[in-house]
Amino acid sequence: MKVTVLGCGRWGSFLSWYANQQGHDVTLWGREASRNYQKLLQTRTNDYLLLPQPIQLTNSLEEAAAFAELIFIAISAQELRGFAKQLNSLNLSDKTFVLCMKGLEENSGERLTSVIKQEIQQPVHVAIWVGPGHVQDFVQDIPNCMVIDSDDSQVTKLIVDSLGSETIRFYYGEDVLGNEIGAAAKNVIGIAAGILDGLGYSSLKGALMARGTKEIARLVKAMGGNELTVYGLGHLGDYEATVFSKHSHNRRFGEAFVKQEPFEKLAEGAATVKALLHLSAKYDVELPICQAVNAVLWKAQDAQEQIMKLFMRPVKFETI
Ligand SMILES: NC(=O)C1=CN([C@@H]2O[C@H](COP(=O)(O)OP(=O)(O)OC[C@H]3O[C@@H](n4cnc5c(N)ncnc54)[C@H](OP(=O)(O)O)[C@@H]3O)[C@@H](O)[C@H]2O)C=CC1
Ligand SMILES: O=C(CO)COP(=O)(O)O
Repeated sequence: MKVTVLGCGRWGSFLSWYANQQGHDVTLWGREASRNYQKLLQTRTNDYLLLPQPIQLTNSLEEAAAFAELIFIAISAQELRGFAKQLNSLNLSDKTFVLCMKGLEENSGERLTSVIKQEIQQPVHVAIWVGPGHVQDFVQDIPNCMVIDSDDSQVTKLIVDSLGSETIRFYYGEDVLGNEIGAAAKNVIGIAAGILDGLGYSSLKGALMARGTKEIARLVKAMGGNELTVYGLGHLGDYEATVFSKHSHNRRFGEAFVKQEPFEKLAEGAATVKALLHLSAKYDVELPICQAVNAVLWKAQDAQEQIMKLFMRPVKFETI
């Protein structure tokens, strides 16, 4: 099968490496001025992997889109709308886009599948690829389990059947909304975990897992999804890779933030938390942990005080 990957950062470069390993013909696209792209072009390496020779590199979006019917996108979530507008000028009829990003649109709370469907006004298929996985583990053959989801089960099956391996066991997703919200929200919980680590409160991460899943499940249910999806691979299943992992950019960002240290990598949860608060208001669902993370990141509130505020809320029944 021919596969195109759009975005050549940490995850995009891995997706191309993995698709090549599964025997597919792969083209990896990056912006010409991108340092990631230039480094891959010159050295065929980055901080994570060695790009096998058969993977073609291009900075022509036209060439990349024309190359394959199956197109993965792994860019920053907040850039997707503008990028999709650019893509829409190309002939994309019948292509399948797999969104390999974990985020929600900051200013609207829109899911990324909605963003792409709004901007690409051509008959295309759209799926998502979520769940736990770090490049650093996969390239050492340390396996994990992930999820493909879409509104069309034939599309879901085609992607899973073309990509499953001993390295990644895929599950067929059955709730795009729940998986998308869950995957985006786990990055916010990851930032909360980093904040706890930075304050020396790592022992609270068990409580964070229990109450974090609970509040995201409430939101998913209110939005019309299946609350149990939150306890699957897309959200809870990704906590090891986010809430506890030394590799997680979101967790590391949260820790660096409270320690007032610089952190340069992409932490999607920082923008996603704003989107979640839009959804909290729209669907009238309380999201106390997300609210606390938002207060710390965007309202200059003291992290320790926010934790105390969470503790001092009225006592409630655990299942609510
Ligand atoms: N297990 C999983 O499913 C994982 C999922 N992810 C997700 O993948 C996504 C990307 O993360 P990651 O790879 O770590 O991030 P990186 O910062 O490493 O890469 C992001 C890429 O997006 C490109 N980009 C940014 N803006 C635009 C734009 N406007 N047009 C085109 N390209 C653009 C960047 O280009 P440039 O090179 O020019 O800077 C860069 O190559 C995130 O949503 C993240 O949550 C990440 C890791 C694991
Ligand atoms: O989604 C991921 C692991 O599954 C990557 O998480 P980070 O972006 O926090 O590194």
